[in-house]
Amino acid sequence: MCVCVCVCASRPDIATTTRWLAPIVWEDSFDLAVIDNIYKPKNITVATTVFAVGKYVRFLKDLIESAEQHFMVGYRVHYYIFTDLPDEVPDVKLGEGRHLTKIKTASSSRWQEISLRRMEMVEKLIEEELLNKADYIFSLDVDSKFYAHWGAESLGDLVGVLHAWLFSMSRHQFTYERRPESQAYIPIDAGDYYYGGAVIGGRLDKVLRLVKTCRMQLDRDRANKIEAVWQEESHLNKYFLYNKPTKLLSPEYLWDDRKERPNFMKVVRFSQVVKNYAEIRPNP
Ligand SMILES: CC(=O)N[C@H]1[C@@H](OP(=O)(O)OP(=O)(O)OC[C@H]2O[C@@H](n3ccc(=O)[nH]c3=O)[C@H](O)[C@@H]2O)O[C@H](CO)[C@H](O)[C@@H]1O
Ligand SMILES: [Mn+2]
Repeated sequence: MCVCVCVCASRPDIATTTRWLAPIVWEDSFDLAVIDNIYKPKNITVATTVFAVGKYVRFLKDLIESAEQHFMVGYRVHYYIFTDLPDEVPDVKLGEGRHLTKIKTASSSRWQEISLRRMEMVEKLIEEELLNKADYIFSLDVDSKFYAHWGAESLGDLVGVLHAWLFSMSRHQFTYERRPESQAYIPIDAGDYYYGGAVIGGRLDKVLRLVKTCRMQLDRDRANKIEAVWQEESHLNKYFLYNKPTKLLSPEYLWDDRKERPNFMKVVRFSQVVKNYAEIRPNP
């Protein structure tokens, strides 16, 4: 079988399209002025969910302050902060058209549980709150920071991000769930990319279908007493295998501060900050 990748004239060094012709967004692969001319007149609202449970509240200040500088600037943004410590959510001055709502949420003694429960919480938020209030949604990890522009070029029906650490690897090295007993199971010879769980985006109806499906699969795994190797990220990868994202964000949109930047990375827009796992998580 021939696997061809398409390159773009201004970025001959990397693939800018998937085999199903979804764009992969890299610096210099898009014309922001043209894209803004499409989205600006629509007066869209981008809901942005962030979970900050337990000690992870400490990441909120840098995340929101940097988002105000770089994330969807010029668009209406509504942050939904899920936390067990609403009083510790910092008071960040927001730009015009930007709002923040705190949502009290339960804590857990397991970080895995906090991370994977995001699927059902986002499902509930979309169904009960957002359907007539927002057009697009992004779910973001809180232990992160924006360093450069992230704008309307990231919008699409269903948006995934390529994982920084697994980006250059081949599919048999991907850390997909490999046990057939789990609903997140992906056979060794299947898979397109490894997507990071830290960024999920798209139109509300498309993301609702994603989070609902993943939540149901997580429920089934729980009933069968199995937890996928990377929790909801494993289920997300399974979902994207059979429901291809319509737009992929390059690792510019989910880098890692610990990782050296190769030449093809002209910009880091959003990155995981360095954290002391043992100190910050409720369990190993
Ligand atoms: C870069 C990336 O793709 N990261 C994913 C990765 O590990 P990570 O090491 O990035 O996971 P993590 O510790 O950042 O947890 C994910 C998120 O859950 C929330 N949280 C977690 C623990 C806690 O005590 N309090 C709290 O609020 C918080 O929003 C955090 O950003 O695998 C996880 C699997 O479960 C998630 O899919 C993460 O998105
Ligand atoms: Mn993280």
